[in-house]
Amino acid sequence: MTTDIVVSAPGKVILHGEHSVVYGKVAVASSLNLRCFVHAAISKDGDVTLDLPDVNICRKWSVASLENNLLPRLELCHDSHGHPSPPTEKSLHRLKQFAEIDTEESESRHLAIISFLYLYCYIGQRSKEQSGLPPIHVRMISQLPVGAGLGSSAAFSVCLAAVLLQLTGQATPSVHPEEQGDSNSAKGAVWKWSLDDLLLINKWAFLGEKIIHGHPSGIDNSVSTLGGAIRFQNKQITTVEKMPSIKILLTNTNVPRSTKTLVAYVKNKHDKFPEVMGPVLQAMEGLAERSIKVYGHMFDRPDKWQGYSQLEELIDINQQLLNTIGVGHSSLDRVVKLTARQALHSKLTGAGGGGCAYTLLRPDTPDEKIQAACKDLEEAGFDCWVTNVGAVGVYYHSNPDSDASLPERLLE
Ligand SMILES: Nc1ncnc2c1ncn2[C@@H]1O[C@H](COP(=O)(O)OP(=O)(O)O)[C@@H](O)[C@H]1O
Ligand SMILES: C[C@@](O)(CCOP(=O)(O)O)CC(=O)O
Ligand SMILES: [Mg+2]
Repeated sequence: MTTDIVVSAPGKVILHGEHSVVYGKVAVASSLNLRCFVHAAISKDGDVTLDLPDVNICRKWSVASLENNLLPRLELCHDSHGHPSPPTEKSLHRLKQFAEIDTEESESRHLAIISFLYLYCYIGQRSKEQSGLPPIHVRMISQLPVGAGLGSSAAFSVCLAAVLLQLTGQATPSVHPEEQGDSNSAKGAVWKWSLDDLLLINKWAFLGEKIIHGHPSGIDNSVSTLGGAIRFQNKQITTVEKMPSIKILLTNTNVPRSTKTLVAYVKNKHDKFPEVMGPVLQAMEGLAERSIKVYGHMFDRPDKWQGYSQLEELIDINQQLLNTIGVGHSSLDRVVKLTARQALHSKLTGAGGGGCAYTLLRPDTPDEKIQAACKDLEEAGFDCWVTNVGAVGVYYHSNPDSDASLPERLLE
């Protein structure tokens, strides 16, 4: 059994199709170069520790209590396709009881504990049959703002699934010598999981997302697992091969919101007015499909920039449609207005209701314009930064002691 594991997984921007993707419509998303990192080590004290400094949570349980008081009381069943199922009402109640979380209280950060316990027991079952549940210390540190629309929950779930599967010998990365020189690895060798292993990680990560979100589409965990840009519909993942390098300005309004609440809000409206909501969600699919075509043209002809004006229009329409379905926020309207002063176009990304927006930057957008927009946004109390879309998916860090890409406090 591997005893010391570090993995990381990226956040994402949904370029077009948030919310409509939950209803089986096409969406397009790209990974982001902000990552969630997890260090898992076999613990010497025989306990299981979950250390989540980003959300101020640190919990410890003995393996014996997990084996005797939790695992046998969970209904761990597979669905008709053989996929692991989310906790039943009974299991959820028992998980909350075991974790001493007020069953009435549904504070989003506590769902991280439930998600961990469920995945740990479910994935760890197999090793229990051989040598018992593994005593592990898990510490997670994210560069992603939590609950801001950049997929922190998915990166969290992907990392968790990857370390638990690796620790129990169910997914094993191997070295790819031909790709020496990657900056994430101190000695230059790249460690990767096979596509089958990645799909297994993605399947379990989706379960983690279900616990945190309620009804996720699966786009966030898929793009975090695989990296790059993807077209996503009904769990069908297609890599967007012709993706130009796109520069964006990301703005965090710092208005807290919960994806679970917003997804439930849209569902309520959809249940009430299906004939109104349906066409709006369909229009969002049209936006996503059209944007993929435009990316393709831009990729084929990087010297031609007409694609940008089309993307800007699509961003404007998408933002208005997201307001129509009720997931806008005055802070997001503010981002749109402030960036429009510099003739820049912005839309919310992720679940909305606050959180983050992205602004498209053309290759020839002058730095002064970007700086002026950032100044206005910061004066409004927002955080903003320029980045490029696209980053490597879930990643095994084979030399953590000399890996400069790891956050300082991870190996404490
Ligand atoms: N670094 C982290 N540490 C602990 N929990 C995390 C972390 N990142 C995400 N989470 C979990 O994900 C939740 C936020 O997910 P969500 O509302 O979907 O927002 P988003 O995915 O857009 O950041 C948190 O409340 C917590 O349960
Ligand atoms: C609103 C939604 O489309 C995206 C949610 O993203 P985030 O959790 O806000 O980063 C939900 C989903 O696709 O699962
Ligand atoms: Mg999320």
